[in-house]
Amino acid sequence: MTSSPPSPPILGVRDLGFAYRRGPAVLSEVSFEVTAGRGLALVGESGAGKTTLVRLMLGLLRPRTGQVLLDGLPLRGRMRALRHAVQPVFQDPYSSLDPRRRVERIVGEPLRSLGVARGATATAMVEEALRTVGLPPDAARRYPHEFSGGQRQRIAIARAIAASPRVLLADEPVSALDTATRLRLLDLLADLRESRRLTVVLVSHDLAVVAALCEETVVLDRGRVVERGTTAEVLGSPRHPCTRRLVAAVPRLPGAANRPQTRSDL
Ligand SMILES: Nc1ncnc2c1ncn2[C@@H]1O[C@H](COP(=O)(O)OP(=O)(O)OP(=O)(O)O)[C@@H](O)[C@H]1O
Repeated sequence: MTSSPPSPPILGVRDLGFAYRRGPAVLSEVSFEVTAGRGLALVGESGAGKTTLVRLMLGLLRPRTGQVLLDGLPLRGRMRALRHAVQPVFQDPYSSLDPRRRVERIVGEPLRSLGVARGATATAMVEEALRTVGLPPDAARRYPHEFSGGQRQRIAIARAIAASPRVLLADEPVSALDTATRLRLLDLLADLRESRRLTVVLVSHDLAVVAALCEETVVLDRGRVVERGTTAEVLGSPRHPCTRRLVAAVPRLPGAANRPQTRSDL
């Protein structure tokens, strides 16, 4: 009997250290990798360094020490390869979309800037991306202000998937939305993971969201990795005090099960 080979790592960091100008260390000796097709969550209390880590992984900041790894190799000088492979989704669907541009232009931006497609091919790809996220084709001709917060986040996700990246790097992608919209968006992200075999790196303070989307979890505390493992292990039997605090902070309904385990618990 032959077993399939293990999936290779796509994106990661090795011994990463970072400080903002003249400031104290924000990240120290951070190492992890996410393998193809998996979901990895970065969790931690406010100020732990999660967003800074995302910005480093997108090449928007330069590490002080250590490296960002793409396909197991140092990122340096490979920004184009990174943009092909990794697309971001940010928290705020109001500020992350240019209000002066029509949706077709916003969603088509990665196609143009990466030289993936133009003209009629790009238009068809934009329509396909909009359909995939559940928006009608006529959304393409409209402007962001004509959409609700949830629909705007769908536009942001359409932009992120338009050029068929391998990784979605999502920083609190649903936390600005109300509960019902959040659930629908989570379903969409879970479907995309499956149908497009997308790898997801997710920052979220919401452990229910983490449990719904990610098999693996890395816990950051004051810029250091303090715990990592499968999400079931890390959230089910937290060992580090920081992880325990995060788990204890999950609001519980009277009589409800203790911890979020599946999407149906959300
Ligand atoms: N542009 C900046 N200049 C200086 N310091 C910054 C900057 N951005 C973040 N920091 C500091 O870096 C540390 C980590 O911030 P970061 O936003 O990465 O944390 P976080 O875990 O994402 O927090 P939150 O969950 O509240 O968004 C904090 O102490 C923060 O004050």
